[in-house]
Amino acid sequence: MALIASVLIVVLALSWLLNRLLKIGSRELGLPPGPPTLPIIGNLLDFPKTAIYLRFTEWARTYGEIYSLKIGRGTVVVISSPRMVRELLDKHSAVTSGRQSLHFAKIVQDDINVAFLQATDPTCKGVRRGLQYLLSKEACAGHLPIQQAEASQLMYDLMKQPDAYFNHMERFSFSSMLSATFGVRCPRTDSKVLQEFSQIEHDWERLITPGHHPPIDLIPLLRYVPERWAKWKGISRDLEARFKRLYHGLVETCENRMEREEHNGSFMENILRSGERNESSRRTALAICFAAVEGGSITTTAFMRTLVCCLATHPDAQKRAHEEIDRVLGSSRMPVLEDIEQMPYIQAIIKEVQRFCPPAPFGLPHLSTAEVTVGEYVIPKNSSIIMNIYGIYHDEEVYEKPYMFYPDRFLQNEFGTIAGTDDTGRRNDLHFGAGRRICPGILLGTNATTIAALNFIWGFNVDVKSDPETGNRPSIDTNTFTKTFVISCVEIPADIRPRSDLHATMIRSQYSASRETMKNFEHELSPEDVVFVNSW
Ligand code: HEM
Repeated sequence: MALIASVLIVVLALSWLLNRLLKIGSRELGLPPGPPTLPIIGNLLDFPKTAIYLRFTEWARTYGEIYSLKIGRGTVVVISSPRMVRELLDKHSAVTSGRQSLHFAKIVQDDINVAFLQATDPTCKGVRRGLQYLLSKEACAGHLPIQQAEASQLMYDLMKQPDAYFNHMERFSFSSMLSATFGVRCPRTDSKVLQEFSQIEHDWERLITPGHHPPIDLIPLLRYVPERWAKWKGISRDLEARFKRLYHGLVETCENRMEREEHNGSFMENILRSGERNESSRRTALAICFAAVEGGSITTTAFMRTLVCCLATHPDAQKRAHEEIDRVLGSSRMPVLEDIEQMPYIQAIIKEVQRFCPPAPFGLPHLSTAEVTVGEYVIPKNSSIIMNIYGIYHDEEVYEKPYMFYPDRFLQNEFGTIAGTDDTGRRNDLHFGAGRRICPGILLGTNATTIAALNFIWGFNVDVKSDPETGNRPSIDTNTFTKTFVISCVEIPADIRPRSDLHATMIRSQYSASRETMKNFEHELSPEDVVFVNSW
């Protein structure tokens, strides 16, 4: 009898356990609907390795403006309408502004990457405060001369090496941000500092892309796997060393410059001068400058790369933009930032580029730090909340032919939407995110993209280059994007030429005139960079 009872207890206990286990991965009551789940793993196998925003957008068509996904016990909520963004990320921002912490960010970046820190973390608070100062209206006005000077080099570079436009866009954005933060320019696409930055960014993205390495944040025990079976440990240590060499090297550069009394007003100098010079303030200063360089460079680069592709493939839009810019400027001067106010069509082009290919297509995931109720749904604490920016901007019920590059939509209506659309919560800057974690670089980023776009449109004709052997013009699918976190149109065979001899002459003389501004940020150039700036 006792034996039967024991067996019964074991069987009951096992079936209870099995039942609990099989429930892992399934959707809890109260969650928004979503694609069917498998026991234990939930929707894990439904996630593609690249272009995940396309899958998010497909699911939005089936499950609507809010849906949920399960990964083991974890919950991911995806929102795909401005109304939901306002409801969940803006109105409930007190409890939807967390971030998922990331093991590799702790190891490689010494936990200074604000994008993976909780809103309550002291480093995060210090960084966001510091960024407010670095990116305030007054501070951005102070960054304008170097942005304008870098844009004039961009024009000059494109004139001399049009085929390397992808690299020149990157140099422009990176050098503008590096000058504003660390007071160091990057004059060549081959400059060591840019090469190191790009390689680190590339390897970092590989390291944190799901599927490349075991999910250490989901299964913390993996941290104790011996090194011989854990290739990722060596990779992250190497990346950590390179990260430190680059960024600590830049801080030292500033300190040495200050000692030589060759200040150039960079943000790092200001912090080092005003604050206590201890390890903690040095760390926060580094975190602020790192956030600006990382957050500001890749996104602006992506915007410009997309602009080139869209203009090359839409000659009518380009022609209208040229007509508008000529009407406003005449032929005697190059554009400055303020000119954009008088150019509604170019404003529409800029908005359409951001809509057509938003650089951060699903932003940075937020984390709920308490249970939140939205309408009939209950979102548990510790859920990831993803703002499906790409999906919002490609909603077929809201935008006519959303996969088409069509700037006119923004002339017909402020938001580019179909007449009669409910535009509650809609903003033209949704591609900068929402809530308390909204991008702090909106103004600086907008200035950079506007200056570069205005100059490019003013100065150049861009077309798709014909095949030199067949003479045929290849057909380009503008909707083919890079397979990276921050996306842009892929590199195309672009034929970029100054619009006239007069434009070429003005580009040359503007570059020469800008050299004075650039020199302030060239105290520490490498011998190769010095040769370059003297001979370019
Ligand atoms: C076209 C330009 C840019 C785009 C499209 C863009 C987009 C975004 C997006 C979507 C987010 C996530 C927001 C959220 O979680 O809701 C973000 C965060 C961030 N961006 Fe930008 N950004 C741009 C330029 C810049 C610039 C110029 C800077 C700095 C100088 C910058 C610094 C940051 C930082 C530090 C964060 C993380 C904020 C946090 O986690 O608290 N970004 N950006």
